[in-house]
Amino acid sequence: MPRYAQLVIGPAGSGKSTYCSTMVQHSESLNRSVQVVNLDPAAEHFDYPVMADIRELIQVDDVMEDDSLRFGPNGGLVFCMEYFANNFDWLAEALGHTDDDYIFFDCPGQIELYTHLPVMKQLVDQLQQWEFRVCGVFLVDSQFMVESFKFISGVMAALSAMISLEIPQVNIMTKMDLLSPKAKKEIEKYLDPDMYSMMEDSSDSIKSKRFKKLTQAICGIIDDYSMVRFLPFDRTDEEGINIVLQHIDFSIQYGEDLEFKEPKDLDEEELNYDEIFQGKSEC
Ligand SMILES: Nc1nc2c(ncn2[C@@H]2O[C@H](COP(=O)(O)OP(=O)(O)OP(=O)(O)O)[C@@H](O)[C@H]2O)c(=O)[nH]1
Ligand SMILES: [Mg+2]
Repeated sequence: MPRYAQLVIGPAGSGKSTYCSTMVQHSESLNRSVQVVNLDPAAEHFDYPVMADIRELIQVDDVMEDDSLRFGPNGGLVFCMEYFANNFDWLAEALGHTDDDYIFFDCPGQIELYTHLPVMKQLVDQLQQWEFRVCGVFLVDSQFMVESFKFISGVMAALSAMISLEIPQVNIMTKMDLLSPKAKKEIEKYLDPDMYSMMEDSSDSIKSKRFKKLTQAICGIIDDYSMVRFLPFDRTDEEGINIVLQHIDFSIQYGEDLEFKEPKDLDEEELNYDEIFQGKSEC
């Protein structure tokens, strides 16, 4: 039986840990069992229960304090993640093996982990060997996306994660609740973008001909291959959260192999059918 994983990735502060805790609460309300693994060795605060925490293996502070290594926070994090990649046994032990596991991996925010360092790809390969179906969930902060050029760079970041990880990826714009009504209206065109018209709108502000040509070429590639679209995520909107979850479930075919399970509190012996039917006929 397959196991299921969401690799929650994206730039620093984009809302990855908040997304995980929102999803845990939402899954509880759906009576679904999910677990979270913290993979951020520099994490200081998150409010979900963890099934495993990378800080038990290695912590950024310890690496930075080590006189023989002398790393700063970013180099320290890269060192921690490489150490992690050399010690997947720790993760295997922490995860155990249960069929139908559904696990969220709350990842660090350093973007280089998803663009050119091999660590996350190694993790994906390892999870797949352990029979996980993995979906990348790439989060970007909607407040940084309401302008064409910022949007294009957000799209490029999402694309490079998609290309380097080689797994299905769902892109999400977080913190929708913080947008003003005007920005909310504006953002609709960024969720399923028409890159050509977006380029038209903003090309007047580009002075250099070459830069204009380059931007047009990039927008053309993104549009021609319909490669990137975004789902809105408002942590206060249950319906929207459900839509996001459905998209991700679909991409990893969650539920396809699940056996039918009786609802938990339906105990047939305790049900008195006569009483139920009598009650109905009396109505
Ligand atoms: N209003 C609002 N705030 C949010 C939302 N998501 C995250 N935040 C806030 O944004 C800040 C960063 O959120 P985190 O969930 O820690 O982001 P992260 O991506 O895990 O950050 P790093 O692990 O440091 O990369 C916190 O102050 C959150 O409370 C959201 O949907 N709405
Ligand atoms: Mg976090």
